[in-house]
Amino acid sequence: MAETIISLQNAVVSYREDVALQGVTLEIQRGELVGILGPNGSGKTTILTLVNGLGKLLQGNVRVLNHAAGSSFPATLRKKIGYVPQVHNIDPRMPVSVKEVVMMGRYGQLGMLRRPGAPDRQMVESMLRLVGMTHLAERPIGHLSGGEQQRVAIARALAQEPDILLLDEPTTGLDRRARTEIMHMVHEIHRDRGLTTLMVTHEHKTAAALCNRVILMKEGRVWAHGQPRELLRETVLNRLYDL
Ligand SMILES: Nc1ncnc2c1ncn2[C@@H]1O[C@H](COP(=O)(O)OP(=O)(O)OP(=O)(O)O)[C@@H](O)[C@H]1O
Repeated sequence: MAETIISLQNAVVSYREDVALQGVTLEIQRGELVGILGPNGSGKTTILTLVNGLGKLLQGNVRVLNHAAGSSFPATLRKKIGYVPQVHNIDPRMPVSVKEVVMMGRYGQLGMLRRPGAPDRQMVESMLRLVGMTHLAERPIGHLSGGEQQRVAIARALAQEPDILLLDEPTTGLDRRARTEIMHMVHEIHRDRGLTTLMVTHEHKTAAALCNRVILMKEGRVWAHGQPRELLRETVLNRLYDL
């Protein structure tokens, strides 16, 4: 039976003068891969922030994994949510290796002051293998290409052993090949683990092929939601983007 693990009811979020979400209601079932698409500034990232327990609600409510999100969002809950933010260029001088970045994903499980043990190291190795980054494990994170950095970010999120994976435009700035590889990886992770995945993306063709469901955002509202094949069509997208 379907189990709702994310629910937003009439969520309103505003940042100083901008209203980012103007009353968003949506539900995500366990095991779904849902794409969030829409024009720049339509509130897509803000939805991920709310699900990650970090956004400030002006109105409405948010429940994630059976907890009300907000100021009382427990840290234990955030550990169950793997968040892959939009890639930003990492300073090449950053003195942290790929392996150490992925180990950061274990810190939530380790708790304060506990040192990583053999199971944590094994988890890191297995996630590096999963994303095809074993050969670069010792390299400083800032010396990787954008596509490689994105793989590492996904490995770090998975090393958390999350119940929910949030991806914010995982292919932005990547070349065609890296984009295809990352999307293929997202698809495989979802298929093999049945991990509930919420992905903000501008890639409507890939989203049409991969997602179980899509949510189209416009001006802080859910403009449409439903089957990718019905919604991610040229005529609908032209209206969504006012073309
Ligand atoms: N930290 C912030 N402070 C002030 N305004 C913000 C902040 N974050 C987002 N906004 C505003 O809220 C609105 C929604 O932003 P959001 O980042 O959720 O949109 P988006 O759909 O993810 O956009 P994009 O496709 O450009 O990433 C925008 O008008 C944006 O300018």
